[in-house]
Amino acid sequence: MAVQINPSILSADFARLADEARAVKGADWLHVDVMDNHFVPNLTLGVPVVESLSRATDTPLDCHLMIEDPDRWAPQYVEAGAGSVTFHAEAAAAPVRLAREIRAKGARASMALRPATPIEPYEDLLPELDMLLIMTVEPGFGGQAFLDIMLPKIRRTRELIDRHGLQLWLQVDGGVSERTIERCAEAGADVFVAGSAVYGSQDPAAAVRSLRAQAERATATAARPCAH
Ligand SMILES: O=C(CO)[C@H](O)[C@H](O)COP(=O)(O)O
Repeated sequence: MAVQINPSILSADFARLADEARAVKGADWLHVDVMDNHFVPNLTLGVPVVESLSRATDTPLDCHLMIEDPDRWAPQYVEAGAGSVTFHAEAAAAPVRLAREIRAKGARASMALRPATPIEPYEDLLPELDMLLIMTVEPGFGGQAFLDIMLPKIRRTRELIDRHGLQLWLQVDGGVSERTIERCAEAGADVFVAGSAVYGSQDPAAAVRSLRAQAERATATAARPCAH
């Protein structure tokens, strides 16, 4: 699978969201962090903002729901225009039913794991998903340091995906930057969320291009038996 770079609007200027969304020309998806101050200790935005953003940009929206009760809310984000909806494994009451509902409504279904949540209990669910998100920081805030201890989990997840012959994308989110993206790509990630590394840059579109080039180089040189 080709490398994808998804800028996270958590690090954007929320008073200029439409402009900030358009500033990342060349990005594959716009990563939209939805936080409810319950699942994580921070509060960002909800369905009406996603609806407006989907009209303001041609870049598809990758909505990451860091919220309680995603079983109730996730379908509304599809209706608001999200092309991909990620719910947390720790928050979903019925992840299989929810993934099927997201897909039935026409979006890609994705599940996220907090750093302390192992992948192994979810192995049998992987065919129900279009993407698996491995958090590489504790969710809630941008600008945190990348957790190197997540690299073995990324590798194990890539092995599971390849062993089962699945097409699902493997996303990493948190502390992804020019200093860390190569290690993530070598470990087997193919979708990279970057907030401060993109929006903290003078030229966000150039930052996207540079991150993509680094990830592509690392993916090409990684010695994985199963190319994806
Ligand atoms: O989900 C998130 C935090 O919970 C953000 O997407 C993530 O942290 C991006 O910001 P940065 O690249 O600055 O770490």
